[in-house]
Order: sequence, then structure tokens, then C-alpha cells
Amino acid sequence: MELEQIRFQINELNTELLHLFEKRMQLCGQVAEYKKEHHMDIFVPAREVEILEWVKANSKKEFATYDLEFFNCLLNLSRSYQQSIVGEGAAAPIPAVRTERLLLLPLSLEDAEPVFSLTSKPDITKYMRFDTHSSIEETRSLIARYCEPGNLAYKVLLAQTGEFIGVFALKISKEVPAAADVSLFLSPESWNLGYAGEILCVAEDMASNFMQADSLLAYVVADHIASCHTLEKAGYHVQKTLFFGEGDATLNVYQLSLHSKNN
Ligand SMILES: C=C(O[C@@H]1C=C(C(=O)O)C=C[C@H]1O)C(=O)O
Repeated sequence: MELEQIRFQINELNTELLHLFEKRMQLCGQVAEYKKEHHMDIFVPAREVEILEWVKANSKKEFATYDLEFFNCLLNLSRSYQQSIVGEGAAAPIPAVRTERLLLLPLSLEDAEPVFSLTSKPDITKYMRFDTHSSIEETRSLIARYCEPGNLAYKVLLAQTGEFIGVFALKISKEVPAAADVSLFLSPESWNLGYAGEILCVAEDMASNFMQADSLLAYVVADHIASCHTLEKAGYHVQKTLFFGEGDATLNVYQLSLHSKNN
């Protein structure tokens, strides 16, 4: 077939795809209106897993990875469009932060792949309050929780190269009133270089200025000596200890009062 003829057919398909895509987006807009009215989350991991599983089961072997990427892209666009509907008049966007060596940019579901490269590593998750992720969907759910309204969630990049090295989030504490809960994990290559200290300084600023928090909380596995030292150096004190796992591992709950700092 002549190139011109093939391109003619591609153009015809483009017309169909464009109409189908816009029809899909319109329906997603209706879902967003419903969610807005019923105060529901935009991101519904179970529904997305169902769709992606369906794609896997129905795609031609030759195109399977492309099909998945195409649908992942559709889901991302659908969420952004829904966000634009639900988010009207919502809180101000999260500001980017530059420290001496790091660039902190707002975290989003689009960062799931690099984040999964860390959340799937037992060497990292053994220090975290979540289990090692075996699927990217678990990571997407974690990101969605970190990005809930009122929280501040960032991806951590090296300022010089833009290389992704980890995740930092401040979440409204569910346990302690007016406290912000710090979550931080970095790739092992970035450990022991003082990055956590740099991020903890940002945490103090952001928690008092953007979250109106009175204190910061950090939950650290007691065995993680380096993290305990970093927090102690930044002025945090162990407020209590908890037991987890089989009951033999200790979690230190560190707290830093922001009042005493500010006054
Ligand atoms: C459209 C919805 O919202 C989101 C987007 C989806 C989609 O585009 O198909 C699916 C699940 C949700 O994460 C929905 O909840 O059905």
C-alpha cells in the first residue's frame, strides 16, 4: 500500500479516536460531578486495576505493553480533568522548594514508576510503616494518601541533575491534634549525605507556615540509628515507643514542638 493511502487511513482513525476520547472524557466529567456532590475521592485504585486487568486480558500479545501504557495515559488524563472539575476553588497549589542541594516538587500519581522503584525495595521498606510493594497499584494508593487535601507531598530531586532520589510528605496527623506527620524515604545511594537534615528544615517551615501545625511527628524504627541521630540533631525528642511486627520491633515516635521554636 502506498504511504499516502496508509496515512489516509490513519487520519480516519484519528478522527474516530478523537471523538471516542472526548466522549470518554465527557463521561469522566459526569463521574467527577457525582464525586464532587458525594465528597468522594477522584482516584479509585480498585476501578483502575479492574480496567488495566481487562486491557491485559484483551490485548494482542504484540501490543500488550503499548495498550497498557495507552490506558495508563487515559486514566491520568481522566484524573487531571476530574481534578479540574472537583478542584474548582480548591486550596492553593503546593509550592516547589529549593534547598542547598535539593529540589522538592509536588508529588503526583504520574511519579508512580520512580516511587515504585523505591517502595518495592525491602532495604528501604524495612524502615517504613508500609510493607514492600509488589505492584505499582500499591504505590499509586500510597501516593494518593500522601496527596490527600491538607497534606504536602513532594518528590525529592538532586537540584544539580534533576535525578529523582526519594519522597517527602507531611501529613495531617490522625493521632495527635495539630501535628504534622513526616514521611521520608530516599534511595540507598543518597543515605548518609545529610539530605534528610536538609529536608527536616523544610518540614519545620512548611508545617508551621502552610499547615499551621504545632508540632512535627516522625515514626522511626529504633534500629535505624542514622535516622534517629538525624532527628535528635534536628531537636526532635522521643515522645513514646510503640511495638510492631511480631511485637519485638520498636518504633520511636519522635516529636518536635514548633511553638517553642517560634516563640
Ligand atoms: C472515572 C473515574 O475516576 C478515575 C478515573 C478512571 C477512568 O478514567 O476510568 C477510573 C477510576 C478513577 O481513578 C471513576 O471513578 O470511575
